Amino acid sequence: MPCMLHDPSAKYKPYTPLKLDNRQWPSKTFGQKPPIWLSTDLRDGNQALANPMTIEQKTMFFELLIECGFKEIEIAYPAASDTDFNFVRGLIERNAIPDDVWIQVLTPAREDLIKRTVDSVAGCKHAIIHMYNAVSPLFRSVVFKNSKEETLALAVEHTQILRQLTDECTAKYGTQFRYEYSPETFSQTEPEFAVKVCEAVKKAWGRAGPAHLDKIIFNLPATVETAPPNHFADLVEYFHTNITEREKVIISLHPHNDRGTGVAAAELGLLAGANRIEGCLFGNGERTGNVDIVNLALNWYTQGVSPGLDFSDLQHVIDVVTQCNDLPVHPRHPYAGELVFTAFSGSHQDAIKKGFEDQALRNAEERKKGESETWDMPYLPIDPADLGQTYEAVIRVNSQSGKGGIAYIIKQHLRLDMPRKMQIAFYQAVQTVADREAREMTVDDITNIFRETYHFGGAGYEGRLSLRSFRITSVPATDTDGTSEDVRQFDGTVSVDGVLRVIRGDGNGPLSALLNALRQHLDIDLALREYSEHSIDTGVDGENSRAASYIELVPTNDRRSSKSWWGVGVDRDIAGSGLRAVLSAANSHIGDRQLPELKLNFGPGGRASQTDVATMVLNALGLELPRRLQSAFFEVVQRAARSSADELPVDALPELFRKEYGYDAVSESGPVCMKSFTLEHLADKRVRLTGDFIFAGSERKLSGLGNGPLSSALACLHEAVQGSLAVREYSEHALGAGSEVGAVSYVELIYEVTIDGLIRKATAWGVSSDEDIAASGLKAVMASASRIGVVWRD
Ligand SMILES: CC(=O)SCCNC(=O)CCNC(=O)[C@H](O)C(C)(C)COP(=O)(O)OP(=O)(O)OC[C@H]1O[C@@H](n2cnc3c(N)ncnc32)[C@H](O)[C@@H]1OP(=O)(O)O
Ligand SMILES: CC(C)C(=O)C(=O)O
Repeated sequence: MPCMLHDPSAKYKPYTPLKLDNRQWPSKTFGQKPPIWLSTDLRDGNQALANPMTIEQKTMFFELLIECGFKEIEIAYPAASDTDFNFVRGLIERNAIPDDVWIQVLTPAREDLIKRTVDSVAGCKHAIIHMYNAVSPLFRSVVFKNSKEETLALAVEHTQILRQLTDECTAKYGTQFRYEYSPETFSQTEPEFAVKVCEAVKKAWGRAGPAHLDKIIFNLPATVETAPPNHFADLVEYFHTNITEREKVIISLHPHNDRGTGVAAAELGLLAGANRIEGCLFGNGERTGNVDIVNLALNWYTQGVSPGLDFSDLQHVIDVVTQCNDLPVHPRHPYAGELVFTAFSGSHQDAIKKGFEDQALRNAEERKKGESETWDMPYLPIDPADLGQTYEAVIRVNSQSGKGGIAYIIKQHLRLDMPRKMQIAFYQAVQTVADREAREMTVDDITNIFRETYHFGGAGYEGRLSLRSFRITSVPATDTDGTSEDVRQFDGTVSVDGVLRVIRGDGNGPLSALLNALRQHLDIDLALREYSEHSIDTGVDGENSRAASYIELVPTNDRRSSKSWWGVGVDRDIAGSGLRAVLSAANSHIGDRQLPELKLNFGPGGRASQTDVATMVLNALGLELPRRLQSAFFEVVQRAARSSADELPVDALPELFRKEYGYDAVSESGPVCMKSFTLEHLADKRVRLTGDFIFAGSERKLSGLGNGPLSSALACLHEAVQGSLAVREYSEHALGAGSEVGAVSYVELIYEVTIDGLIRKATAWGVSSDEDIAASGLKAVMASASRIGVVWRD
């Protein structure tokens, strides 16, 4: 069985280092000018494919190279196949080569092939003919069986042939030619011999001049990369310093990547004096490939130097190249791989998240000072956005990931900036799933886990408890020491396991009032340990801004508990977001534990409370009673229960309510009724109500003025009633949904009348609903006035 040798020295010989006196390249630095780029994708890349490109694919690739900004493109080995020849002809005949682009074609040093190659470009505006012959000892002895002299003579002879053919072509078609000569296998050739061959070629060409377009291009290939890049740099520096008339020469490099150091060899070679690089996009090419031009160009870019190539839409480049080459780009490929802007590991994610946050602040400062925004980011040498990548791809999550990356994803996708301790808690939730499923967590996975964990993000994620409506009121309270401080009262409707319940509680603030309500009504005994909030701006000038709140709850009697529950809430209203966050955390706390049910028992030890009664009215009639009306109706219910052995069937409540407050009663059933009305809004902002009333059975048409519909209705009533009526409390809410929506109004009137010298005072509630909100308010006034015991004028 073949295996690696214990001592490979017997089989493999190391490269022979070059004795280079006064070596310069190690202390050189890159300038501000990138090299000349030559793409050889359509030649060296193409010849290395199992299925060479079709003309359509070559055309598509050519167009891409033009889009990217290449000005020199080796498009074919025209003598090799009709496809290549016809491709070249096609571009020329379709006039598809931009004027500032030089096409290059390759030919071996063989007369018949040179001829066909020159024929292929006839009529083109300008072309570089690239000729090669291998010059290294191995090739001289094994492949060509040529001496050094014969090798040199081959190059010279064929250069002369080329010179003659190109001169003829120029004379006939006006095509302008440049010449590139490659001493193939340069990096394995004796350096002085490579220089000698090139000197002879330069002389044979006889046209090299210092003007850019007259320069002869000597392309130094590492046809096979067999030594470290510093050795290649030595060879290049040797060539650079020993070739004569250096000003008439462009030194081009053509590294392959057999040792995986093609990019390094190219970069060190540039330091050593080269001017031009030949390579392929994403390093396609023979065996391990040609040097990757995308990699090299973006290396220049990250040094703050424009490479003169545009990879702003790198994904498009990848798509075209992979489609033409039928080879994938490795996921870890520099700059281009699908994983290179991705951090899976926790400490990387954490650093990147902090980096983005810090950079946002730094960039804002820089903008303020009119400076350009700088990039300085842990683990990311280039801004993915510059290559058309989005930041979303930056962090991905698996079981190696940490809280930072996960928090970053939540921030990017849900705009929620979790406090640090919550990040840790959520990280554990994601870890559990990632470990269990042993796979990468997608952005959707993570945001879904967040929604499920915190019952956040709409009906699909609602927990057992969810806030429907609430009111926070401030009530003055006097302490035992006589000091007085306002107490906050929470009065809200919460859906509990799908059934609406009214809950109430008091506290120092809205959150503690809700916690108190949860304790009293649902046996959920939790206290607040941590709270934070931030705004989420979604519109211009913050017009759509919402508040996000984060809450940590612990058992009330164990504030230092190691077990806690986090919750998140978002609402336009800051109190609302906090209350939602409390319920979010409470949902996690209760799990599937059973919650106390509503009871309607009023006897000693009975549990039914005012809010239980309000809940039943809410569920039966959809009415969210104001707190004082809850209290009033509770007394009514207790009275009714007392007369039936302290028990009242739940079904009896709606009827009791209707009767008590005239709710849904036929409009002309009370002593005070209004059959019809019109409202006029006057220029002085006052309102005139004109109505057909029925007072104690007799009809009257009356008109009254007021600041609004209710006060103008009272003005009408005062025409018929002794004493004075005033509104003590009014509230309303929508009833129903969609096109069926109407309004329900609650009115409490206060009535004062003097009879026989005695002042009599009374209050009464009236409740009414109507499709029209003004009508519902007026009907509630009539319902209240019907029950208050008015004394009619004579
Ligand atoms: C490092 C590089 O990438 S170099 C570019 C390599 N690219 C390619 O080869 C792709 C295109 N090549 C081809 O399609 C073919 O090789 C062709 C059309 C150019 C030539 O095909 P063929 O004439 O069948 O020759 P083939 O490629 O099989 O073998 C090369 C022959 O040419 C000979 N040869 C190579 N260079 C020369 C030369 N400059 N002068 C004379 N003979 C030469 C070789 O010694 C060999 O001869 P042999 O058959 O007597 O041993
Ligand atoms: C023709 C030459 C430049 C070549 O492709 C090589 O040496 O790799």
